[in-house]
Amino acid sequence: MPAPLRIGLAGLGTVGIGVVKIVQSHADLIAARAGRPVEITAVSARDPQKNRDADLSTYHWEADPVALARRNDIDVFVEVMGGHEGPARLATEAAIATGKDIVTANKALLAHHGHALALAAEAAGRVIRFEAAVAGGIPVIKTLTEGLAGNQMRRVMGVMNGTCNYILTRMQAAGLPYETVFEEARQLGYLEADPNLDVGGIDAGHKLSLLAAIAFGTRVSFDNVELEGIGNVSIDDINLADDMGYHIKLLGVAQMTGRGLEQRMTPCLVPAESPLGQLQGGTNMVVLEGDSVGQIVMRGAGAGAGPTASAVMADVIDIARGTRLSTFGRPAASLAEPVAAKSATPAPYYLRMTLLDKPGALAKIATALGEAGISIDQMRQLNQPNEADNKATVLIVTHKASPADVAYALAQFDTTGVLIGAPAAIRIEEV
Ligand SMILES: NC(=O)C1=CN([C@@H]2O[C@H](COP(=O)(O)OP(=O)(O)OC[C@H]3O[C@@H](n4cnc5c(N)ncnc54)[C@H](OP(=O)(O)O)[C@@H]3O)[C@@H](O)[C@H]2O)C=CC1
Ligand SMILES: N[C@@H](CCO)C(=O)O
Repeated sequence: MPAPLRIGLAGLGTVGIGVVKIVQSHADLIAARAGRPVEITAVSARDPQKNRDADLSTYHWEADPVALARRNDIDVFVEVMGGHEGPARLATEAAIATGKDIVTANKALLAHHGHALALAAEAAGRVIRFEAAVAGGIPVIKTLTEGLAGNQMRRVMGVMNGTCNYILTRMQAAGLPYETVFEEARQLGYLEADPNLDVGGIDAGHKLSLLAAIAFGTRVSFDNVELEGIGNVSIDDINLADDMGYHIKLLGVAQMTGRGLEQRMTPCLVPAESPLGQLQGGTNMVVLEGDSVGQIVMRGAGAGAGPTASAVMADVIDIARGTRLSTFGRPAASLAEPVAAKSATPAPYYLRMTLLDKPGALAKIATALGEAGISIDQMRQLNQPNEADNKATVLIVTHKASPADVAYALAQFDTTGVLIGAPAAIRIEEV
């Protein structure tokens, strides 16, 4: 039997213990598929006393993940600690410098330092694999890097944060406001230690920036992802959008345009009957569009011990088999510095506003839209039961408009004297 592939595992939390369980329970299956055994040699975590619901007694313990990374009895450094600075970054750099391949679930690390790490790894003849970092158990990195390698990618899209999708779909199903469901998600343990990583769109933005790098051959450019979280999505908008045949999703979209690379992670309306519109709960969905293949839709668990460890092990087994791929699907030195598109591609918009219910009010809004060069596709006035007689809720769906024109129109609404409160404007994505 060929020599085993030896893992140094940094992190024994949700994902790390998931990895331990697969290595221990599927040893024969993995050896048969990889052509050699895969073993864990040494592990690291903060607290050596913690009960971790797994037998770790045969593994060497390293208090310092950097020391683990430097050990000469490991071949692959598996980093499942998290964080884009500190131990995760230092240990990954140390592992590359001492000749280890890297498998990581850490999207934050790669979104911030992916290009430099890929250059260092490739200069050292090492590989970095990160299937688990994007959409958990969905094998989207492999699909994009290998399965679609012959395509010019047109667009990558997706719902890549399960917590946000849980919150939005639960609001809709139970008719509850954002704050109540956010608290529920906290109680259920769905939220990251810093919840803004989830509900602020940052975690999903990290993932989108990694997909964009592979799809468009550009350096990871997280700073250029337009980010807007779900904190301002109201139950009223969810219900009104539903009445019009749309669901609201925190949707990531990346595409190369004539104006540069467009990367957005923002709340969007999508058709309720589309695959993205149908996505319920904490599930993820990634949609890939290539010139030859057309559209591919992948759906599955985006988080959790089993699904995420499944993705980590796919990378480990590839390394055990001898598969050597560039981090982002082509040599890092050949990745282009992306030019960021200054504004998003025009799209129809959903506008919701409360107006004084008096003669000429709607005409003023229509005029403001016209002056912004925006054409109205549909318009509805609603008699909301909780509104006084002199107020009306108005919904408008526009024809395609640029974000700048929509912003100009909203500013003009403010000057009409008929607007009550702040209007909502949400992009409608063609999916
Ligand atoms: N959980 C999920 O479903 C998913 C997670 N990921 C990513 O996987 C990574 C791990 O996530 P998850 O398992 O949930 O995180 P956890 O918080 O559950 O576990 C983190 C682990 O890292 C250890 N750790 C943290 N800091 C240090 C340090 N300085 N030195 C040594 N060990 C340290 C912790 O030690 P101790 O236990 O002693 O505190 C813990 O074992 C993150 O990058 C995350 O974004 C990606 C996809 C899904
Ligand atoms: N917080 C993330 C975990 C996986 O990255 C989510 O909710 O999808």
